[in-house]
Amino acid sequence: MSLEGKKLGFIGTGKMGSALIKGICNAGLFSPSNVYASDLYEPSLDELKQNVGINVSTDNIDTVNNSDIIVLAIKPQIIKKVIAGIKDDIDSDKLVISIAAGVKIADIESEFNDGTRVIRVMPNIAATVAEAASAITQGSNASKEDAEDALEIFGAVGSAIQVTENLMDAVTGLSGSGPAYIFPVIEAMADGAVYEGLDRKSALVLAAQTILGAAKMALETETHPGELKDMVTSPAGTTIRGIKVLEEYGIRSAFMQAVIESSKRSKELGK
Ligand SMILES: NC(=O)C1=CN([C@@H]2O[C@H](COP(=O)(O)OP(=O)(O)OC[C@H]3O[C@@H](n4cnc5c(N)ncnc54)[C@H](OP(=O)(O)O)[C@@H]3O)[C@@H](O)[C@H]2O)C=CC1
Ligand SMILES: O=C(O)[C@@H]1CCC=N1
Repeated sequence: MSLEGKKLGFIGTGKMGSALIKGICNAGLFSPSNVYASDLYEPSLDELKQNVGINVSTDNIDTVNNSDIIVLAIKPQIIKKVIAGIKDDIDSDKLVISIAAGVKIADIESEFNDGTRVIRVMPNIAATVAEAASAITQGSNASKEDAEDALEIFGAVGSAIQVTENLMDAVTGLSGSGPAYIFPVIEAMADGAVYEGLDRKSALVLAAQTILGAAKMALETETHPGELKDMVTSPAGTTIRGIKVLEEYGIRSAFMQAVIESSKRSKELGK
């Protein structure tokens, strides 16, 4: 196994960095003693040290020096500044993984010293519960083994595929941002049931489980979603009445447009 004996570092322990650290440690891929993280925000470091048992520091150089693979989990807007502070401590023995939305590999590589191995990944927040959907893409100095390492890391917290970099903005609009499109759907479906008299707790459990079950069927049966929808929809039954309302409100167009707009924003962040 190519990850054997390697140490993993995170620069940035905000929402996504913390989700990945928790997911990866829970999956047992790295023992917490082999995971290092740094951030300017000490409470998130303290929480990870206490609850997960990883090594933490407020100095990014500590993370770099202690790690073989360094995940940049900071905002796209500050990535250049963060790289400037660590680049001279990164040699060709280390692999850098950027999860920053929109930021192109060529632009990341050009901020580091020549020859730096870079992989770009777009994960999602469901890494916390080992159900992330991630895509990775390989930089010009990264090897096939580096890509395999990245697929193994992100595959440990969900599904991970490799794509060409021109598709990363589409992935960002779809699966990177996607959980945030679905959480309001869960809440709104539960609201409908609360309106009809169900208690909030039961409504949320049934709404979330309904989405989980539908997603699992789509993945496991590999049947077209239209066909799965037809399996639920009895002639003159209840479901078709609900579907008519969703179509009247433009559900398909709304979701398509959300993915397209988010992808556009990812492209903007890369300019
Ligand atoms: N959230 C998500 O679902 C996803 C996010 N991403 C990507 O992940 C990256 C992180 O996003 P997210 O976790 O949401 O953002 P957060 O703002 O939650 O986390 C970023 C963290 O980096 C810290 N930070 C700021 N400056 C530095 C520095 N110089 N050195 C070390 N740490 C620093 C921030 O501290 P402070 O708050 O004090 O500034 C913060 O704790 C982004 O590039 C985003 O595009 C990708 C996929 C999904
Ligand atoms: O909203 C964002 O910019 C980040 C990237 C994908 C998900 N969250």
